[in-house]
Amino acid sequence: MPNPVLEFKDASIFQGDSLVLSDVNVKINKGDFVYLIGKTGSGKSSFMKTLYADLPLKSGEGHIVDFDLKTLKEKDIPFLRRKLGVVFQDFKLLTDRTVNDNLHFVLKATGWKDKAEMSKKIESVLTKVGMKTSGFKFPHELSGGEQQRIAIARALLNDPELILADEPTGNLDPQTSVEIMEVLQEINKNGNTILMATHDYALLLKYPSKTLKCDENQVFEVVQRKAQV
Ligand SMILES: Nc1ncnc2c1ncn2[C@@H]1O[C@H](COP(=O)(O)OP(=O)(O)OP(=O)(O)O)[C@@H](O)[C@H]1O
Repeated sequence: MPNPVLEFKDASIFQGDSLVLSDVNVKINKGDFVYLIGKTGSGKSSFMKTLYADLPLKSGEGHIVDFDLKTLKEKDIPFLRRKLGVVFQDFKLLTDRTVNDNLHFVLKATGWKDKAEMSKKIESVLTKVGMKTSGFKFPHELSGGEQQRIAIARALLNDPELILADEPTGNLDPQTSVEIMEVLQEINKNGNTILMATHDYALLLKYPSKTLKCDENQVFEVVQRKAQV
């Protein structure tokens, strides 16, 4: 039986009072890798923000990792976000501390106490993104691609049920984008569910997967044509 980690029914997404997307009917099952595409301003980020409760769901139904977005209370938001791993275009690492301290900070903020367990977890997520030896570096000592690997490692810390990646390759050159995509593919192969907003059609062609498109205030699934040989 498919196991939905995200399900929207007849939902509308708003920015303040302005309607961005309507009649949103979307389902993502455990283990899926799903792209979210669409022109600038078509609503991808607004949709993502609704998923991690940065925007409220005012109309329709939305369930994500066992939380009901319609009835979600302010106090529940940190618990929802603990079950999500969010990766942004601009990495959002804390620049005043090392990679290890960035990761430690998140573990501490999410209730981890045992020092040995924390170190083990940090080593494990850094290994998953190929950055095992970079724990003592500061973000400014890393390339953009390396910083994004650390941001992905940070997203993995609490074993999220869904990873939301909003333009994760948006600041990276094509070769580095492919390397980041390989990391995301590997994580997906190991069972993580990923929703990735992107403008990068080259990645879609190279790594075809279920694709949702935002256009004219709607979200719909697009069928990808096979790449021409
Ligand atoms: N903070 C905000 N307040 C009001 N309106 C906003 C806000 N952020 C975005 N919007 C509007 O919501 C609509 C959707 O924007 P959104 O950022 O979701 O699009 P997007 O597809 O993610 O675009 P991009 O690819 O440029 O990030 C646009 O019309 C935009 O002007």
